[in-house]
Amino acid sequence: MPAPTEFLQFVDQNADAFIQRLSDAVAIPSISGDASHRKDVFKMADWLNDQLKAVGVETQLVDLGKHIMDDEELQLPPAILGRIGNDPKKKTVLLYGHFDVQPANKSDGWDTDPFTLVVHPTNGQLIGRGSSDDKGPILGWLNVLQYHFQTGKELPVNLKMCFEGMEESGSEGLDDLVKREGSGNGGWFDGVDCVCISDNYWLNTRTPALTYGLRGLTYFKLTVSGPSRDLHSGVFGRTVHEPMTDLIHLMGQLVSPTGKILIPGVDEMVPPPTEEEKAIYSGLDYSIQDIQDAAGAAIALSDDKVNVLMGRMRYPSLSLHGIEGAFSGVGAKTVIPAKVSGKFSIRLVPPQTPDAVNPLVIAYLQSEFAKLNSKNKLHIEDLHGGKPWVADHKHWNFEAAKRATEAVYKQSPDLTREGGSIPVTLTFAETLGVNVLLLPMGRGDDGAHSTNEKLDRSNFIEGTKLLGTYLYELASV
Ligand SMILES: C[C@H](N)C(=O)N[C@@H](Cc1c[nH]cn1)C(=O)O
Ligand SMILES: [Zn+2]
Ligand SMILES: [Zn+2]
Repeated sequence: MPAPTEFLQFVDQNADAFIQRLSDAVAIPSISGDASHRKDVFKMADWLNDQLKAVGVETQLVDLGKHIMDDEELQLPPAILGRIGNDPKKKTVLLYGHFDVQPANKSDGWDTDPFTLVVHPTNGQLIGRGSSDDKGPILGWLNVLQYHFQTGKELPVNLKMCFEGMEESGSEGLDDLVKREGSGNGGWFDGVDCVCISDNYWLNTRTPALTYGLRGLTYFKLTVSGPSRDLHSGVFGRTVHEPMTDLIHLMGQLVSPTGKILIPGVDEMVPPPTEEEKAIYSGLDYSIQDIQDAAGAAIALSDDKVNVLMGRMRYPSLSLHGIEGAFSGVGAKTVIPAKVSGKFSIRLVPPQTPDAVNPLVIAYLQSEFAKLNSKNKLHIEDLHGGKPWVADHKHWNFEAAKRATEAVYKQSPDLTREGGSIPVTLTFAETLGVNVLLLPMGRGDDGAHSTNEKLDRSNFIEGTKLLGTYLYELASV
């Protein structure tokens, strides 16, 4: 069933108001990984809850309890559960998105304030933290609902919605909620026929995509401590075991400069690709230029497109993220930091899971640390994790999204696996026993998690049409 022309016109006519609403959302710095911004994640939950109620969604805020972050006990932001429509003759679709964002500071290298949405005067890009990941896509759903609410037009499907505020910090508390309310015992998630998540990106800047896989994740914090306080390097250099020297050595043993994971057994868990699988990557609309443009430099690990795509989609990767406690200010402070914490994560692919990989990581770090004969102390923490996910892309859920993409973009979508992680995806698939589709709104060069994150105006507006059209296509499969 095609989406009504009136809906498509409504989206074009209301584009400026939709952008203003995105600007209001971006202005709330809902950074889940920073305790000092926890109140903003709650503010964002209230803002979104009000917006949903204003377009006719029946909502409830679910308390997910407390958690410990950086040795502090914090209240988790609520999950927002929403529903609209309960017609037994219609399919019921569950929409998921997250209203928290990654940290962002102007001093990281942003050209403008990250929490003030800037509309680029010539190319129309909507620049601000969360514009693409994941406030733009959530607002895309709101735009669709606004049309139906304002015109009194019935939705073609029943909708359930689950929006969370902890995705960027491991989705704490959400798995328990989904398992409690979705195990077929009359819980809130029962009756869902399929799931749609708009929280990833096209592979390039030109071809829309449907995504059927995500990598999992396991995130570690390694702390090396020794002296009771920071020391003068002139007084103590070459006389004590230095925590930073130990830590840098350990971090240097994790991954080679060409991406090989050096922890024995981790890369080896993954079977080699078949020729048939390689042919899928070869057929995707992608070039080395695309990755170079998205990265902003000619730094691809390989000149072969298939290798680059497999590096992102079907092999694990280990990235070093940062060191807490190290001197990082201006000037030339000659200090030996007393306690430093290195952070790294491994993106996982089937059959890897955090449960299978974590013991290998911990044993390796302990044995490498033992080789140093250091008198410092090593403390290893596994901060959060999630399993990889792969779906059946021949399912009617994907068929509907393909037809919607062709209707809106006049192009067939790429079928992709995403290199990032959305931990709850597998929980939805396994607990609810239904197909999950990832339907991205933004482009491969949006700079999610990076400086100057943006969503192209056309992706926001055409992406809103895509989300609405998908619901109409679902009604006819
Ligand atoms: C793909 C999704 N938009 C995303 O960015 N997910 C995050 C999830 C995460 C886990 N720890 C911190 N963030 C990601 O893939 O990094
Ligand atoms: Zn993200
Ligand atoms: Zn996201």
